[in-house]
Amino acid sequence: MNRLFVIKIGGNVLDHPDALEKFLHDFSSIKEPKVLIHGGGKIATKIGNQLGIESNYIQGRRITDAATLDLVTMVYGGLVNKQIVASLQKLGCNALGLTGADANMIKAVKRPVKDIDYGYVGDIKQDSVNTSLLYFLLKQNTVPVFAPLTHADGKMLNTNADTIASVLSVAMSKHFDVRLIFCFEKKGVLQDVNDLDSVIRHLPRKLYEDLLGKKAFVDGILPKLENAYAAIHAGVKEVLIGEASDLVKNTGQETEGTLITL
Ligand SMILES: Nc1ncnc2c1ncn2[C@@H]1O[C@H](COP(=O)(O)OP(=O)(O)O)[C@@H](O)[C@H]1O
Ligand SMILES: CC(=O)N[C@@H](CCC(=O)OP(=O)(O)O)C(=O)O
Repeated sequence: MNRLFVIKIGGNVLDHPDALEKFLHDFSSIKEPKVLIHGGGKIATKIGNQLGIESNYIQGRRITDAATLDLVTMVYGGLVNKQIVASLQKLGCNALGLTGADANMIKAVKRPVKDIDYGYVGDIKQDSVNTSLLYFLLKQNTVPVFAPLTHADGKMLNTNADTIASVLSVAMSKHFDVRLIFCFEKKGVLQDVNDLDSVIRHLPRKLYEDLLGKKAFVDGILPKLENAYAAIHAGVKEVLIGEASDLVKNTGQETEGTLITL
């Protein structure tokens, strides 16, 4: 099978123009088929503050009321997505900006209320991805760029970008050997979040569960790790969590960052 790179870029990098420019340059230089998923949580929080919309997160997931849904639809589906697409076009990469609603790319259901009401947040089930169209686009050398938005019942839903990256990787594994790379601003998953050099090079599930029990992971790394294990468990060939500036190395043989295994 041919290889596909599914690459997720996080909000801390998106919020730093120089780091973003380097990342997009490196991304556009990848010769093999590729898909980009972007976050933008930091930017939505900043613009929300300017508009008087407060941001609330529980375990790395945003509580999304009606005003917040409008905010994230504008920021993720509009501003961030279109800026990335325009930058990639300048770099000669034929990017196509998408949300889950466009061409019914990713269907979801509104997260049921259990202990916490997350509001307009989407959960994605198996077989909810329009893989045939995605495959066709990749064969045409088009580069899909996904915003972290899905849809259900005529409404947009806010969906964690790490989840979208994981679900797309699983869905495309029937056509490709997928390498899923989560790119963020740290060198990898850290043993101690206050020691930036304490990168865990190899994180098998058992060690992850031990460290989780010791509260080594908080905030945004939690959905990243959960989605990384969901992907590897469901048959994605390779899953890496690493620094955005290491993207070129991480598409080769000798990788940096944290390798996720079962
Ligand atoms: N053990 C850990 N290793 C790495 N990051 C951690 C760890 N524990 C908590 N974090 C936090 O998780 C953040 C990454 O999550 P998030 O900000 O959602 O990433 P993204 O840039 O992909 O949006 C890191 O910036 C860091 O502050
Ligand atoms: C439901 C939920 O949490 N959605 C995320 C989507 C954006 C995202 O995932 O952005 P980063 O990758 O930059 O964190 C949010 O609104 O923050």
